[in-house]
Amino acid sequence: RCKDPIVKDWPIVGMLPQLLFNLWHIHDYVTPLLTNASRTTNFKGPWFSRMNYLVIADPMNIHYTMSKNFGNYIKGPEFREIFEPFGEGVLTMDSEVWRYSRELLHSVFKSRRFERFMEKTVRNKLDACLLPLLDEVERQGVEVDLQEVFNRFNFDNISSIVLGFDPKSLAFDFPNVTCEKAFNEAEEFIFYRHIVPRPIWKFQKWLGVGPEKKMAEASATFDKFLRESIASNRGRAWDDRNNDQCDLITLLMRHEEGKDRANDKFLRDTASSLFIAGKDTITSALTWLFWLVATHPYVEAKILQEMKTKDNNNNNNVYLHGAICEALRLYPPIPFERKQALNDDVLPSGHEVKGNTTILFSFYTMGRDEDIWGKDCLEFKPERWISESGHIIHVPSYKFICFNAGPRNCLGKNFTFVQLKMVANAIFDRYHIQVVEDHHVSTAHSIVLLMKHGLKAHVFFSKPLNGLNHIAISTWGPK
Ligand code: HEM
Repeated sequence: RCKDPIVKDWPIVGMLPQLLFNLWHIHDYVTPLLTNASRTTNFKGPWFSRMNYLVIADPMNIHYTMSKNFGNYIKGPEFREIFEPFGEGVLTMDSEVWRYSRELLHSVFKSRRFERFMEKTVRNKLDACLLPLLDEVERQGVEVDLQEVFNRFNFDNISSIVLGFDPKSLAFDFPNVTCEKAFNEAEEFIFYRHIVPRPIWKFQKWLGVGPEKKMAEASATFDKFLRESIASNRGRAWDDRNNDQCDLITLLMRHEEGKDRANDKFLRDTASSLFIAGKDTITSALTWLFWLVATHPYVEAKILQEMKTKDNNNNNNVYLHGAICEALRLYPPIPFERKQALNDDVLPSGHEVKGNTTILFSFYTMGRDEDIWGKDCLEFKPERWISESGHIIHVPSYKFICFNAGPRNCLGKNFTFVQLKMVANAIFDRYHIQVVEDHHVSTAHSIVLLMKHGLKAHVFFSKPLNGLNHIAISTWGPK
């Protein structure tokens, strides 16, 4: 049993009933409990499960485990087991295999050529699909689920960027695209594996029943899609006429030519990891950003004012940058992260860690901690990120944790900001978004922080910028 439980610790079943009972609002439920328990506490599941977690939301402990004593905190075999349907890529591996993948991807991500290719891909998708779709929504006066729009937009983008193939899932009639559906389903079941005791899902998997059966089918379909795409890339990669082909898999094939590692499994695992890392995360960020801006007219007015005064160079959008950071702080796309301790250790807070303990980091709680962000931490205030001289205020990653900290920080952070700004600039410039009245916003059960009922909205062509003066900045603005 737990020494100082933050919720009732029942005999046999531990704290699991409390967790399941509050699953519908788990992040908001955990946040005050965790901050009251000095931001580091134990969670115990049923006696037969291995659900004995140390839950952390303390910046010093985060800094220590993610950077200073990085070597003692690994992803570990249980994490890999949960994500096994998505292979063994950079997201789940440890030690040399992780280091090799990370360095390789890092070298590709920082190349100007690949950056340009990513930007061009997103730009093309925006112009050719996203904006025409929203135009049609406006013309027909229908309501649209913006989260589903962003979801498909990102699936097509990540597929084009990683595999050089656009599955064209984004269209006005939301077509049924098998690989897109299969990826979403497989990812949904990963959440199930996080909350159901391991012996139970392992048994279901062994029997091939329930969610595990569906997971196996969905991941086989997605794997087939990856195999076929990579096979067609192999043909293209060595054809001199395709020298300007710069999707990630083609670049890796060229880079790794003749090396044992560049086999199909390595390429598939890498591609799979990037779909997980880069698809729903950006969907989540865009959805919460658009909802926050739509429900804070003052912020919308300031974003438009900034767009009017600056040219549309993404680097100049300080206020928009602040709004994006603020959305990521309040709604971190990855609300929880998981690691495992190798050896016994003592955290800066004095908490003891036994070797093999699973650590859960609550990024959601960190974003809503008064000690880090002040008394107004629950308010959406882009101004918080802007200094008196008009520059973005830097907050260290162990406090603004949404992209992770230390040697395993997010490789897609820069690209994320570029993409979010491109989409935000394009949409805010052209439309006014109005969330459907009484639309119920709550979080879905998933490893990425998505909206359970999507983001239902109406889209209107913007009035001329001057027309927005009706939004009285002084009335709506932060105090
Ligand atoms: C809003 C968008 C994003 C957020 C909030 C985000 C956040 C994160 C977080 C928290 C991690 C650590 C995960 C873990 O260790 O379990 C991570 C890792 C990673 N991210 Fe992102 N990410 C975003 C977008 C992207 C994009 C667009 C890409 C690439 C296309 C990407 C590539 C990666 C990779 C490769 C890793 C693994 C790094 C490693 O383990 O060494 N991310 N990201």
